[in-house]
Amino acid sequence: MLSKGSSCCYSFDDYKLTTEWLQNQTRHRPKVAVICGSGLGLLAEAAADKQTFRYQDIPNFPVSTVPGHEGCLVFGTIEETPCVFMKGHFHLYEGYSLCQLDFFVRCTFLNLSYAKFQCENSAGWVVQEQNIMNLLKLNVQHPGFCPPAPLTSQHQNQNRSKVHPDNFYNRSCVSLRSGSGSESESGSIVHQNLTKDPNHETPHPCGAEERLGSSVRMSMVPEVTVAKHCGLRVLGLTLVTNKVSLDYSREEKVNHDEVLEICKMRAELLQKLVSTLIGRCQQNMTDDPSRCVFVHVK
Ligand SMILES: O=P(O)(O)O[C@@H]1C[C@H](O)[C@@H](CO)O1
Ligand SMILES: Nc1nc2[nH]cnc2c(=O)[nH]1
Repeated sequence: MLSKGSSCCYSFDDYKLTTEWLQNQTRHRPKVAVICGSGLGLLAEAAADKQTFRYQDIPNFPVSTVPGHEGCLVFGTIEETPCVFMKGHFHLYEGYSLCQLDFFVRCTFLNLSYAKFQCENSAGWVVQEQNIMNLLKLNVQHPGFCPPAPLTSQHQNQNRSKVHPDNFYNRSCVSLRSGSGSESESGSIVHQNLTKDPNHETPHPCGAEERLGSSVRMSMVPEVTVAKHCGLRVLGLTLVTNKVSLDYSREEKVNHDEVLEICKMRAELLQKLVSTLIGRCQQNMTDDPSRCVFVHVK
């Protein structure tokens, strides 16, 4: 395991080593990778023929330190599509570097998957009429006011991909109106507030967010950026877990337990949705086997 807080970058051989280690341990060859944010590890439970690896047992892998992030990779199949789920991911505020946040995304590029389906829960929403518990499909990514730079690592050019990615989310890949349940589709701009401290927003910057019509979170931008750079198709889903206050006198504060509570209430429904989307992903892969469908939930 790497020490936290290092300004590491892994070498290309580090990615290869981890990828090959996993390939030697499992017969699954995933086509879709799902990153499950806080409280959404349950999504992996829908998979058949599961094989699980704890992060601490995988060479080079960071370990999860935040409640609601179990910290294991689950390989399996959904609707006959081979998948891998990250039950838990990493945040800058845990003391990890960007390379550590993005480590597994680069590994998926190196063989484990042709697509990425990342599942992110929890975002605060500053547009007050937006309902908590709504699921948003992300269309646009704004890096935030303190943008991290996940593509600066030295080996990025080994990615046979566009060096300057632009649109991050695959728009054509999926409609949430899928017959899978009650989810609402949103074309909203989503803004990521990627802080190194686990702070929630103060009302002041949220005024700007409101004008952008954005949701805020502490993760996801680095992984999406790198996935896109690697040529993966990305679907981003986010669950609105709380409102963000524009009022300094407001007493209620956002807390992680409540965020997890909302995730728990929606996890089953999200699990069905993700399974449906992965099933459709398989169909698209048949149509375009070179680089399958999208995707990214987070
Ligand atoms: O991993 P995600 O972005 O889902 O986790 C969010 C961000 C913070 O860790 C926490 C806030 O409650 O949940
Ligand atoms: N930055 C940020 N991240 C979140 N994750 C879940 N809720 C929030 C929030 O209100 N703000």
